[in-house]
Amino acid sequence: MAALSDQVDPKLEAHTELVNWVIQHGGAVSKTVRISQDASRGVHLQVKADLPSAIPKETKVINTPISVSMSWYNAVGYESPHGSFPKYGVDFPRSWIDQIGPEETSAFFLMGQYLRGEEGFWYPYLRTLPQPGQLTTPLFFGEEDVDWIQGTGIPEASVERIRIWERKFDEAITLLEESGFLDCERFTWELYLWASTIITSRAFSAKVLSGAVQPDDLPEDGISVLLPLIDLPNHRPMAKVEWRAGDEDIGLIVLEDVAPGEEVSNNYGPRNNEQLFMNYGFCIAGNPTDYRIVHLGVKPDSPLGQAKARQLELFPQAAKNVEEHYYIFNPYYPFMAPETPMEHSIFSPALFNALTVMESNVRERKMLEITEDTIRIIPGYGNNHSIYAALAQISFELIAHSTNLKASAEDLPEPTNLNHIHSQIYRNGQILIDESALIIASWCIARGREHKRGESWEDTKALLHELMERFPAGLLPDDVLSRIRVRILERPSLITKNGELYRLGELFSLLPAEMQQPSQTCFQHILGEASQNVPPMASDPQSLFATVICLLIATYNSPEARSRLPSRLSCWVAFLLEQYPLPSDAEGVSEPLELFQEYAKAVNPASWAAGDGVDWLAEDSGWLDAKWLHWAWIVAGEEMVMIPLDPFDILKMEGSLSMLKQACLYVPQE
Ligand SMILES: C[S@@+](CC[C@H](N)C(=O)[O-])C[C@H]1O[C@@H](n2cnc3c(N)ncnc32)[C@H](O)[C@@H]1O
Repeated sequence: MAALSDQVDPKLEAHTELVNWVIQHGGAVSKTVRISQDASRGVHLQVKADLPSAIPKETKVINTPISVSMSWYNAVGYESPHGSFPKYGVDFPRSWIDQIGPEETSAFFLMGQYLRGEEGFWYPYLRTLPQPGQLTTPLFFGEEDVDWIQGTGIPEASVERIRIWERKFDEAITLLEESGFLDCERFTWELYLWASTIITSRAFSAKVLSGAVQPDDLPEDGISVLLPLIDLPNHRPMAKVEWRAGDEDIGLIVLEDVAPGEEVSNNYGPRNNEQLFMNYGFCIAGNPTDYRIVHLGVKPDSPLGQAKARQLELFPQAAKNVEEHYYIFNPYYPFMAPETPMEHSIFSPALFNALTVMESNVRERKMLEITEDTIRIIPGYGNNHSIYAALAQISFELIAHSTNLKASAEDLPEPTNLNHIHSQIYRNGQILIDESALIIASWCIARGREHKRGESWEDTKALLHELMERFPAGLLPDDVLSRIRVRILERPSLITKNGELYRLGELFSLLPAEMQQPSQTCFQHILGEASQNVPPMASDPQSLFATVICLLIATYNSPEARSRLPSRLSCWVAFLLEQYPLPSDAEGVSEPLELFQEYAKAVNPASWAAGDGVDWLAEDSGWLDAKWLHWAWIVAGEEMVMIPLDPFDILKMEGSLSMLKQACLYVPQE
């Protein structure tokens, strides 16, 4: 370590003085590194290019004395046996500090020090920071930049942040005026916005002061600390560094070798691009720790809203977990327990479970599990319905979100400044997350729709190949596509067997081979009659599924036919009969079904049965009986899943963007 100005790019005069100032106070900068600046990275730290070899891991590159840190401890003039934190001329009333709390105190203290100008103790540091008017987070985007973030959710997040900060500023400044503090008018909103942004984009947690502050005075969060020089390196996701807190100083130590000429990066934590953009004003292309935060908008009277209310009753302490962890991870997201199921490696467990509860049917909600940390449908026979419905629902959302993002960028010119570039990186990152997650959701649904292939490695690979072939070329980079393949193949799925989603005509394959043809003929007969005599019925999937379910139930109810049924079908029908009671009245039936019930009563369908070769329905089987039709209609409504039809086609943005749906009936595997 040395006190030489050759550690700084000669153009960075203020930074040279900053280094000297830090050194005067007992700090140090390793002679192996230098401060540099370029257009895209701003001021940053580099290993000197002329070094003969890499700097080894465990090198302490910067050492900042605690005496030059700035925090709430200075605002209150904190003293402990290990250190003292002077106020350096900015003296707010203690009662005001206690009223507004450490966050606001830090922002006002920074404003106060800034207002002291050259007189201030931290002047050598503050002059090297971006000055008011030079900040680049989206809160400061000018007219020429805002078009670049339209449609991304960033404008809404910015408005919300301004709203919160305005409220905090108003409260703090009003109380400061009331306290009789002089010079309040110099503490402007604009300066507060600057100070808060500086803190959000540079401060460290109070843990860095653990050597100088008594443990009881060190809160978990709420206190942020500015550390001159240590706050200079830029962020690189997954960079291996450590901030080592000593009694008198804080060291920045690299935990990996860094080659000559390479940037020495800090690691601001596993931040996604939204957090980086909002808090720091930049985004990282291909950020492995990127994820999308999903806002579900849970209505209080929805199944999930009610379950959450129940959770609070049962576990009042759960109220402190205000943050919802509803995330969609990019396929490179690194922080996964080895046993994490494939679906949860992309859709966070909280999001996945929330969606399954939202999309569950009455029957599945009997299997709701509410603990302090989780609300979910317990896995078990028949409960994959909510998984398929959740994946279908999230697919519609992903398609809409990514196509809207693309549409909002259609008229943008080439980027001409860094704000444009970071906005573009942000938007593209979100589209990548959406499209990758859509492949995962589509894969699970494709497995549900697959009735021929089994779950062997060869079958799985062939099915995956078919799915990936349908994904439009050029939308996602090849490395991302192969990463998705790996995610699918390397991790166990929550769905253990294929073939649980049936289109109407496919349901007959559940019958023994010799019953399939006659049953289908019989159904076609009904369909023909229905389209002629009750036209609305033919285009109403719920009523049509009800007719087939009714046929299967009547088959099961015939003692002669039942003995021939495969166990999967018998088991499912018995399950439905146990789960759904026969309705006691005709309330709530749809018009097409009601008309069909009337029609069926008049024509006596049992009399057709013999002609169609389904003798087992000819007797008194209840076949198309109004009550059974009603029952089957309720079952169809609960057990149907509307899946997206050709989800990948819409991504091509060719022709109509309407999202076509396909009705399927869920039939659990044993
Ligand atoms: C803690 S400071 C780092 C020093 C900063 N480069 C400077 O010029 O003062 C954080 C700021 O650095 C910039 N920054 C950090 N990491 C970056 C990166 N990977 N790419 C681009 N800018 C980055 C952003 O402007 C961010 O708000």
